Amino acid sequence: MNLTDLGYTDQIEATRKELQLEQFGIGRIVAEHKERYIVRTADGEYEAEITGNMRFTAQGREDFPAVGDWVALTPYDADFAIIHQILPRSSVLKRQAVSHSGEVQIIAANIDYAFLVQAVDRDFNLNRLERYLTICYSSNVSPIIVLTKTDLIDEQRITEIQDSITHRIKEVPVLAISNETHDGYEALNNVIEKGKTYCLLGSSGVGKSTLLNNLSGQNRMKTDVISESTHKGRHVTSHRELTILENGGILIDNPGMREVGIADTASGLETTFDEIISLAQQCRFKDCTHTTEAGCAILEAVEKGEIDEQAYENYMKMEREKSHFESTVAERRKRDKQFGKFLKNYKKKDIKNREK
Ligand SMILES: Nc1nc2c(ncn2[C@@H]2O[C@H](COP(=O)(O)OP(=O)(O)OP(=O)(O)O)[C@@H](O)[C@H]2O)c(=O)[nH]1
Ligand SMILES: [Zn+2]
Repeated sequence: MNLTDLGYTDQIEATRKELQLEQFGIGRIVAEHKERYIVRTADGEYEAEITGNMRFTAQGREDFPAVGDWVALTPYDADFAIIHQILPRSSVLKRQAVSHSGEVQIIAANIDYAFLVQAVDRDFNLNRLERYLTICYSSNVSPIIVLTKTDLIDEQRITEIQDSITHRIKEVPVLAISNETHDGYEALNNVIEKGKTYCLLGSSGVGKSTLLNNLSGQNRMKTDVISESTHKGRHVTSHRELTILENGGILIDNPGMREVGIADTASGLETTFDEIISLAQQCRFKDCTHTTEAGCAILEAVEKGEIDEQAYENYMKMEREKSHFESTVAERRKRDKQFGKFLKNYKKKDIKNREK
């Protein structure tokens, strides 16, 4: 295994030199679990932890390594290393949904392409596809649309679906495959470039795992063996979230990927959301909360049965979560700022006291 196989490029090497990190080893994070990491390097895998200094100066989740990150490290013994620094990321995939603390969660870093996977039989939905596209563009990841389960519908229907996509979404490659018959795999394999990093985004059951298994062949089994290394009794996750595919592409797949597009709800809900959002413009008051106001177009539509009550509830829930998320982030920033000031003053005082 060399670093190029893991996706290392001249550009990353240049950055490493620029940051004067040459005295350290270099590796890529292939698994993460509660601030324990598995890092793959040219000499093999290490369990790793970050330095105390890194933890102390971290301002948020973004300052901790994520799967896909390149890190500067020092081997400590045969299977344990200390991570000193994260190299600048070319892309960051974040969780869109809200965590308890309102903190942003990083799912993976340095992804070049995302396969947006939808099954042609029941899952296909243009609105959802657009939502994933938005996520890609805001994360600096290039999208590739992959339609699966083409064996379940006829040729003509496949063409119709492809046309409906290209009509609305321009300049994004669209591939159609079957994981059963392997139809379309040749085109897919041609799209995947050696040394580039990919991820799979899509609803549950569309065939992501099957696709990953088919593409990884023997490699997945090799890299997925249970870790023997339990340095000083530590136990780290054994499941590698970064797989090198048979054709040289690199694929990141982890549980967080499943939450990227906000939990998928009953089919057709997104379309209903579109309706609700456009109705909101007809509410009498501009700042209508759509809860009790007279002249609320949404409430009226629910009353008349034009909009499903469940869809309305879901919409309101999502809006609440969104505003809660925004306010907690704002509060957190304020808190951090205050704490920063406090620390600064504290240090000043401390120095003064010592000078006395
Ligand atoms: N007919 C057909 N079935 C498929 C195809 N791809 C996957 N399946 C089946 O669909 C089911 C779900 O496939 P998975 O690969 O587990 O789907 P997934 O996207 O990984 O689902 P999650 O793990 O829930 O995210 C399985 O029973 C597969 O055998 C396909 O191209 N054609
Ligand atoms: Zn309203």
